[in-house]
Amino acid sequence: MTKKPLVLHTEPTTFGQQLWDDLEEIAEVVHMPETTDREQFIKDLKGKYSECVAIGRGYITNHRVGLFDEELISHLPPSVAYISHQGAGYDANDVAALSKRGIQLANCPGVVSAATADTNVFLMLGAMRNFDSSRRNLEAGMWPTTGSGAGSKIGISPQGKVLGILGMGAIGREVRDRVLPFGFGKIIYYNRSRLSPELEKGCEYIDNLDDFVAQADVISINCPLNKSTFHLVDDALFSKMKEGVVIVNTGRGAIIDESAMIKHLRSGKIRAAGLDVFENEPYVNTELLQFENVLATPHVGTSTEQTFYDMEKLVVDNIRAGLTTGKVLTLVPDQKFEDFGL
Ligand SMILES: O=CC(=O)O
Repeated sequence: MTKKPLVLHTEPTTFGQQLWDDLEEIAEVVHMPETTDREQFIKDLKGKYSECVAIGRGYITNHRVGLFDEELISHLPPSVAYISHQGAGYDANDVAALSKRGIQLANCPGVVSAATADTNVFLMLGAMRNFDSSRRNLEAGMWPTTGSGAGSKIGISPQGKVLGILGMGAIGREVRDRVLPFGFGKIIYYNRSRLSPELEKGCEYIDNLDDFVAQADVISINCPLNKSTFHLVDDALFSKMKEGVVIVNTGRGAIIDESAMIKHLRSGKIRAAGLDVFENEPYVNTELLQFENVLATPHVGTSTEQTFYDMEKLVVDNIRAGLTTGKVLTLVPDQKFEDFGL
């Protein structure tokens, strides 16, 4: 009997245990112990994982063994052909280093969009209305002495305001669809390229980032993190924004230069922020969390049972497709099947 290919799952299994069990029909699946750290992982890649063909990994893997950067990729055994990443954002993997090794990288586009957009809208309204500050003041027992809203600053309504969506991919468009009934005066977007009129749905494309930020009352960050978006929102760009701008980020923390954001929160230029992602997760600058006008959540954009299951399913489907056809289903956009002679 020929040996089944070894598949390594480095992420905790959440709702998809059956999917991994079913994969055992065609593969030997090994779930990495949660106590494995980077040093142990590198040892195991040379030992018990040395014939591994595919790896299912994700965000929690970063906390366990760190990024799949050039150094870690150099330790992957030659047998590795597929990495299936659990998440739409795949910035934790060095795509160039994987491509050089001929390793296909798949991500989870689409299945995360609804849950992330829901989170984004929650943060947008919460920041515009200072809901976290009201909650903090309520818990501090301030209501009886401070009156309306337990003393928190009165918020702003969407009506008549300009919403700017930075990155009008699948998540940005789902955010747009959810807020259309809220009555923003105008929705503008900045993107790598202009969308077709059907996808644009009446939103206005601004092709210059400085002009885009100068017009927006609320800026929603929905682009991926990569070399060209790292610190895209920096001190200089904050300076070009409107006084009292509201910032929402469910993309990646490092798209914003966090120390610049703190400076502009301190000065009051930023009226409020709704943040699900941070530059050095899982560590968050404590000053950022102390601002009562910052509504923060710990990267829970995709955290629903359904979305976690759907992501795990796509991770397994990508591995299954790789093992049976030689081609993952959702290869990341910066790798092309042609690059692999497929
Ligand atoms: O952060 C979540 C994702 O990348 O899907």
